[in-house]
Amino acid sequence: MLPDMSSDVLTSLAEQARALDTQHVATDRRHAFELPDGVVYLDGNSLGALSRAAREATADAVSRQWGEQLIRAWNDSAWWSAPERVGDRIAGLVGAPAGTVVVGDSTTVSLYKAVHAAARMRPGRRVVLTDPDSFPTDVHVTRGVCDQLGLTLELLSPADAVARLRGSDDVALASYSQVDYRTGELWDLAALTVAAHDAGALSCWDLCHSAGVVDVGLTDGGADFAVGCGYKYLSGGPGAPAFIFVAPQHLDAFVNPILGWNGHATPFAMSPDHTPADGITRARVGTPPVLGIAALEGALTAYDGLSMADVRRRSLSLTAFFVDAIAALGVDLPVATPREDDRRGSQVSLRHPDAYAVVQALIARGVIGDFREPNIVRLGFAPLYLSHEDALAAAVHLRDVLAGREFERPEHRSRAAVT
Ligand SMILES: Cc1ncc(COP(=O)(O)O)c(C=O)c1O
Ligand SMILES: Nc1c(O)cccc1C(=O)C[C@H](N)C(=O)O
Repeated sequence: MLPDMSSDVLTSLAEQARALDTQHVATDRRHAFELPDGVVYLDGNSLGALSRAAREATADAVSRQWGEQLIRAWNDSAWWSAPERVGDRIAGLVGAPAGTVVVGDSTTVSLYKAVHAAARMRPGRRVVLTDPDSFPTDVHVTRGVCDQLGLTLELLSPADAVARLRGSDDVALASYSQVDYRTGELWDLAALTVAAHDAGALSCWDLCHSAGVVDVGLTDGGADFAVGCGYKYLSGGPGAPAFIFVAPQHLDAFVNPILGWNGHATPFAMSPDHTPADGITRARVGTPPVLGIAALEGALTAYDGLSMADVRRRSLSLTAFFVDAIAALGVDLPVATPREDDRRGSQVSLRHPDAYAVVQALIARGVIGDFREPNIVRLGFAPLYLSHEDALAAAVHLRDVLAGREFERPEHRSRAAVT
């Protein structure tokens, strides 16, 4: 479904795309997903595509489990233990051991639990570091925790945080995103964690834009805490439950700031006293979102038989090829995403003064990306269901949108409520 390709440049790019798709055929899971014909979906970093397995798991959870098993499904379909079971599945994708990840709340709530618990593990230290350019919820949550605990929030980029940590003794926690949601820059989780540890501080990572596409390596990097969402690259569906990771050495000391009955050692004893459960279960709060977890569990089967190293290689190949293709096609927009493989997540962000309208014009052509303030055309490459041919098709459409100044059309300029 490539658009009109009549020049030598296009012929050569199309050959390269086919060769790269052949090279990466082992990680092609396109058949597992249901994407509409004629669409190149470059927004899996905001809402991942629907997979057949997620559809089937959801249908089964509704019709058979809920409809027929009724309340018995808590035991017979293992609804009660689903947060830990699906957590273990995600642990395998982010380089964490079984028993350290649980799913259930939103990313925002998960981050609150992680940041609050972490900050309290370093009594006497007054400072929490986070990135002013983080996704806003991260700044809001971190500020809120600091206000509640009487701590000081310092807003520093990851690079400045490393310098701030050097030789310091007042920082309790450095809380950062592994991949910048806007630019797609990949930060060095291990290096910032080492800097935090050298200063006696802890680290917490938001993996929203890295889980499922980057070889995250939580254990190898020494991360203390992490959170991430289920609805982006993991394709768990709109509002899918998020996950929280607590490193094994912190599990016993982890105090959940939201003490609920699901995090209790004996929830059905119905005791008014709170005894935290052992292990990661203490990070649970209330009744888990069973239908959302079912969809997420189904979606995660798309990773069966794949190594994250291979998925990462495919992702890097897709984004590198897209950047090369737009350059070869004469698109000269500034690329906000680093070109170095070890500094790039799974997206390509381009700057344009009319970025919103450019995105709308692309969507009208079937290339779905999104816009982020102030001037970012954000194109996410979910490696499991995108090919290099898709990347080339998107590049050609982008060239044509810009060459035909389609972004100047009035219909592409009026803002929707959700962007
Ligand atoms: C880095 C990051 N953190 C958190 C969130 C969102 O949190 P929640 O799932 O609670 O809406 C997003 C996107 O919505 C995000 O990009
Ligand atoms: N969570 C979202 C929503 O409920 C509506 C629209 C977009 C989102 C997003 O996930 C935004 C996303 N975190 C981002 O990186 O911009």
